Amino acid sequence: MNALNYEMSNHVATITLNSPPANALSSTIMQGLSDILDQIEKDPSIKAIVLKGEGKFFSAGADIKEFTTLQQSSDYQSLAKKGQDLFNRVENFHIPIIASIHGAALGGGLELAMACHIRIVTETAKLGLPELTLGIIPGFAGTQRLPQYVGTAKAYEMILLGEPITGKQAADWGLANTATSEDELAATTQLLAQKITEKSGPSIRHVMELIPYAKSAQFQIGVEKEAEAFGKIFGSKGAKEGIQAFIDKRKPNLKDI
Ligand SMILES: C/C=C/C(=O)SCCNC(=O)CCNC(=O)[C@H](O)C(C)(C)COP(=O)(O)OP(=O)(O)OC[C@H]1O[C@@H](n2cnc3c(N)ncnc32)[C@H](O)[C@@H]1OP(=O)(O)O
Repeated sequence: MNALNYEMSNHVATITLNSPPANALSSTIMQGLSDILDQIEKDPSIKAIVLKGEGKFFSAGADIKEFTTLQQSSDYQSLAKKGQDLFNRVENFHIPIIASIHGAALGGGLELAMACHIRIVTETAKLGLPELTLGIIPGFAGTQRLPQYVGTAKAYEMILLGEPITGKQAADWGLANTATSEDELAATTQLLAQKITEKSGPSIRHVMELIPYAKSAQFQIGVEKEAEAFGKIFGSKGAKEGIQAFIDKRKPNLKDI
């Protein structure tokens, strides 16, 4: 079984995260995504990309079980840096990428979706950055991208509480473009992608090159500091407790840490 599938039809490339149940963003999936972007770059006929998840969820985030195979602060910092670089590539890609989200987009899953250009969600999907519940912090640029969509007040609340919001709330708050019923997600996403393909390739490419300039100049400084902090936090008691609690399927005890 491939951890990612890729198909092409009517100028639309569809990439499917195919590692159920969680579609956790393991190093294999991250490398696979990068390889597919390499392939798409060579195909000038593609005008829109749809990114979706197989099974119950879009993606439940970085692979928490893989975290336990790393040892040092520098390993975690470089994991964050690699993820940030890949998601920067997604955000700066010359072809629009639409994330089609059902079930859950949590942690790195939401960070990936936020790097995409458009998000279509189901009304009941759970979107959130639960890293503080694991005793860690977001590390794939979530601290920098979330405030751009929802504003700082709601970003503080979502990150500090680690509680997900629904797809409906996400659309109301500007984190998602549209919320649909479960049944309508695929058709709504396809229609949007198809409408984009009716525009000319050069005009699409110019827009994709120009909109990223609207981002604040502080963004890159923020992501570098985030990777550094992500590396440091893994040495803490809280990270040990939070990650072990996830693996043991129990509530973490972070109160006195
Ligand atoms: C820099 C980036 C950092 C990060 O992204 S850190 C990760 C942030 N994400 C999370 O903390 C989400 C963790 N997962 C969950 O909260 C829940 O899961 C869900 C809400 C997604 C689903 O809950 P339910 O329907 O009750 O299923 P289930 O039994 O918890 O999960 C099914 C299997 O999927 C594995 N799994 C879920 N998320 C991850 C993950 N992020 N990394 C690795 N495995 C994951 C579980 O352990 C379990 O596995 P088994 O069937 O072997 O018990």
